[in-house]
Amino acid sequence: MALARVFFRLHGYLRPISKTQAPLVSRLIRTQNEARYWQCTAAPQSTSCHWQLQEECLELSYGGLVMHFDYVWLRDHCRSASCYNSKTNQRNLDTSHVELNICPANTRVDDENLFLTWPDGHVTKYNLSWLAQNSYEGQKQSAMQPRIIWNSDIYANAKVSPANWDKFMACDDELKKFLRNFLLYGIAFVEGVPPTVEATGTVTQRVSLIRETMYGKMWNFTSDFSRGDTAYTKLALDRHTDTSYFQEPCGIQVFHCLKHEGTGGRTLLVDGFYSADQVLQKTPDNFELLARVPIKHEYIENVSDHRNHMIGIGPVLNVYPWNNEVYMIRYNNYDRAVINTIPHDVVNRWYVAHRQLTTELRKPENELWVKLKPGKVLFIDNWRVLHGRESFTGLRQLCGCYLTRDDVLNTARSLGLQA
Ligand SMILES: C[N+](C)(C)CCCC[C@H](N)C(=O)O
Ligand SMILES: O=C(O)CCC(=O)C(=O)O
Ligand SMILES: [Fe+2]
Repeated sequence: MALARVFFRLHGYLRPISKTQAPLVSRLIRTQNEARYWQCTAAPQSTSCHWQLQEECLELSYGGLVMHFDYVWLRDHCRSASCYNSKTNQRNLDTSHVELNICPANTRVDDENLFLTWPDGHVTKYNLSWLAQNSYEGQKQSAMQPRIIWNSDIYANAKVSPANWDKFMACDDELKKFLRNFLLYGIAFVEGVPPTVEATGTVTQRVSLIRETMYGKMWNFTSDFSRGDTAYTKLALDRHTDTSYFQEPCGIQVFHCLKHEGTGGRTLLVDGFYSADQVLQKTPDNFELLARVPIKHEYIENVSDHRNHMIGIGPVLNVYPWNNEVYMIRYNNYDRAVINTIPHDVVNRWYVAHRQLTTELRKPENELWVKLKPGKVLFIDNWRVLHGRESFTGLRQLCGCYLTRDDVLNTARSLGLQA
């Protein structure tokens, strides 16, 4: 709501609170303020459960959490064998058959479960801790992705050790440790990798599927301007995220420097979430602008037979609306396109917000500089950590690829990590 309010104040052209949402808001406020009595108490101790049927929802207090469940939601999520196939983990119930004004005919709670009998006699049983885990109130309190946001000191003090190629390839525990670090910090290293494109492909495929793009699957590039982009030069590149011009920017970027005979060329890494958090702490209105205002990024290539035109639209900061957690930063001043999605007065405020984020991102204390060497493979969360490079001399060959984010997270989850 705060987001919506601020934006509305800035300019009325986006109407984030629709008329149909308004009654929902007042309904929540009403139930929060209502004097109420607890209808029932099940177990004693701290895990005790209180519940109450309200006009529009079931209120449940369990494990220190007060939760509200809509009645259609409670019918829709029934895990009985006829409503849900637990072999495929898919819903059988046709939700369109649920009466939108449904209410349970009978409700009871024992030590562990909530039982609801519906008007047609169907019984739904919910485990109380399942409800707590799956409630809006529970979700709102917890981070989707636990992480440690860092500046260079925090990262250095964490002394994160790199994975080792042999162990990484052979042992799931090493892979798990690597992915845990990757999820926490948004960067992770594997060392001792043979300095070839093939081995780089092998190491990445231990983690995920490769995301093929117009640059190919595995790329191996040097400063030959073979493509129409500054990356293919010897110039310095300021911090940025890649493929900001995709509707879904690539989730992960892998770099392996196979050769460098020359000077410079260090890699710069900056945790975008740390800077976004600084903006949020210092100037919430600026954070909200960066999270609300959609802008375009564009890649137009017209070099030899490479013809590409990509457009990606979205805000600089992508946040989950229920808890304001940033899940993706799209920041690339080189590839940012003409702004024609916002009126001039909002543009002006947006530039102020963008400047503040840039100032945070450019603070030397937020910069981590590393010299990539043959054997050392770097994985970067391209939705979080910005990369850049120092200008360089001599022959420098960098290979790598992009990974599909879904598959990286899938591997992490299959190893028991929260992702
Ligand atoms: C990594 N690789 C050299 C293949 C591509 C570089 C893409 C560069 C582009 N300006 C961007 O930031 O997305
Ligand atoms: O040359 C480098 O170190 C990185 C260049 C770059 O930003 C990229 O390839 O995405
Ligand atoms: Fe890049």
